[in-house]
Amino acid sequence: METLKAAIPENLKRAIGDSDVDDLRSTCSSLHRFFLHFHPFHQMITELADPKYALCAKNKDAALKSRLLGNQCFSNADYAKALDCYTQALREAPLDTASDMESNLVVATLYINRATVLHKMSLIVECLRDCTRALQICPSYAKAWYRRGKANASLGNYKNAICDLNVAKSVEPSMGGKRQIEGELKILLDQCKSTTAVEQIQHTENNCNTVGEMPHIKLQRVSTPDKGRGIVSSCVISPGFLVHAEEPYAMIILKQCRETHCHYCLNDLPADRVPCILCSIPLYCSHQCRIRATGQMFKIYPEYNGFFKNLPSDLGEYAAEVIQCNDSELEIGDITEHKHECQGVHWPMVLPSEIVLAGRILARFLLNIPPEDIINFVERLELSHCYKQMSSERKLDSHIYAIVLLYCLQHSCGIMFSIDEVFISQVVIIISQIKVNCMTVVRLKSIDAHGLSGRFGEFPFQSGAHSTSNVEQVRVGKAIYKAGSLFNHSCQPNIHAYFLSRTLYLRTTNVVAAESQLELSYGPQFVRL
Ligand SMILES: C[S@@+](CC[C@H](N)C(=O)[O-])C[C@H]1O[C@@H](n2cnc3c(N)ncnc32)[C@H](O)[C@@H]1O
Repeated sequence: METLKAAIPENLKRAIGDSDVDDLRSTCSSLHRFFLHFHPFHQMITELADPKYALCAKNKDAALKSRLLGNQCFSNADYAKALDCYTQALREAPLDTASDMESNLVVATLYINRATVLHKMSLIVECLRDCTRALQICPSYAKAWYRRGKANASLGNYKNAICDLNVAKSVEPSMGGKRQIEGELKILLDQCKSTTAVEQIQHTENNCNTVGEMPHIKLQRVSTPDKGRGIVSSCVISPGFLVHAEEPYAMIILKQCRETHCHYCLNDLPADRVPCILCSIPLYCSHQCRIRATGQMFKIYPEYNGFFKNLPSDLGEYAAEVIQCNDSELEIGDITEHKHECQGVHWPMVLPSEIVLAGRILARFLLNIPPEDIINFVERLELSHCYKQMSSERKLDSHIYAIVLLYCLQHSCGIMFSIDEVFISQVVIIISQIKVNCMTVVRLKSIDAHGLSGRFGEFPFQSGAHSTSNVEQVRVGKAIYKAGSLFNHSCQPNIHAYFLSRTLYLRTTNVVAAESQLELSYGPQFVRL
């Protein structure tokens, strides 16, 4: 990026640095023309966005190497390291959703390798989930049914464990293997008899869409002479009242949280984190979050039916239920935030977070409105911006990034659009809108009296359990909330912002008189206990 900047003629840099919104078409056009004739620009776009140079693509050899390392760590009983290696291998291993079971066996095996480590680490629920993931890829995988049976037995789900082992016995090819499973089955049947109530542990994936009580009051948008638009309440509101809840228009995880938090819901990643199907960058806490971020669904292969038919009818029904993905029932909406960044191209890793966030806003437009409406997208966003007040340096950066981002998106998002001065100037405005309206998503981490860090994302107003805890705020993401960005700042705020997963909540901290503005502090939010 510095090479591009250094090569821009001084008079053009000055024109951009001195520009106002009305000059944008002219300055964007001049810079675009300059880049079109500047070879290093094209070279940079190729390196950032051409799948041929993708550094974050799937790589079977790398996956096999990571698996080998995982196997060595497992043999040395270094389970924590083995867990990391298998997760890395899962990130790297290609999974062909349009292919047959055999070609995806590597991924299924990796899930079972990891499930075995998770069992050793007593993370049984996580182990069970990995077994199910392996079976969704490869339903006739005897070892996966066997491992699932062992996990269910450890959880006391004897009925399910017996069914798992019976399926394992049916699909196990070797006589020795069948005999071993029969031995295990005998022990389990005895245990089952001595258990009066068999608890069915449901398959639980994290639900990232927790929406609390919804506001019942009427908020109104107003225009003020000193602060621009703002929000007032039409009635008196008491303290602690939830006045607003909103999902982000676009959101991105912060770079420092990429390995620790789910790239979609921002909750802590569990030990059985799931990777993106098409690239090696994001990690998700569940299949559901992956689907919401990428739109990538699992396909039930036609040959599954043959597999079920060969099982006794009750076992066939059980197996079908286990591997059934309810993915198609998920509401994906139009927010597949990662889809256009996928396939291993590395511009989403390299460009600054707010530029990748601008790309997510743009992709949402590009994928959902007819191309002729694209020139109006800044008006549709209805966000204020600060282009005029930006420093000359930032104006220049936003011009360069707007052009680079559009060329990267043209390679990645699969939609044809022409890049001209109108489009570029709108992206410059979006970058400046992000600067004014972007919220840092924080999670609350409670540290109890013994100094143990514990639960994230719980709002102390709702739970007396934290009254003796210290609360630390951890920054995890950046997001644009369209309605949320209409609330102005005050040094004496009457509302407080907090986040549960991706959702923004605004709650009153004082009594708010009718017709008064609802305002929050834009600085760090400190929660009063
Ligand atoms: C997130 S927006 C808030 C909504 C904004 N007023 C609008 O019209 O869209 C932030 C911008 O609002 C204005 N603003 C917010 N609080 C303010 C305050 N206390 N004093 C002056 N301007 C304020 C500033 O222009 C700031 O850049």
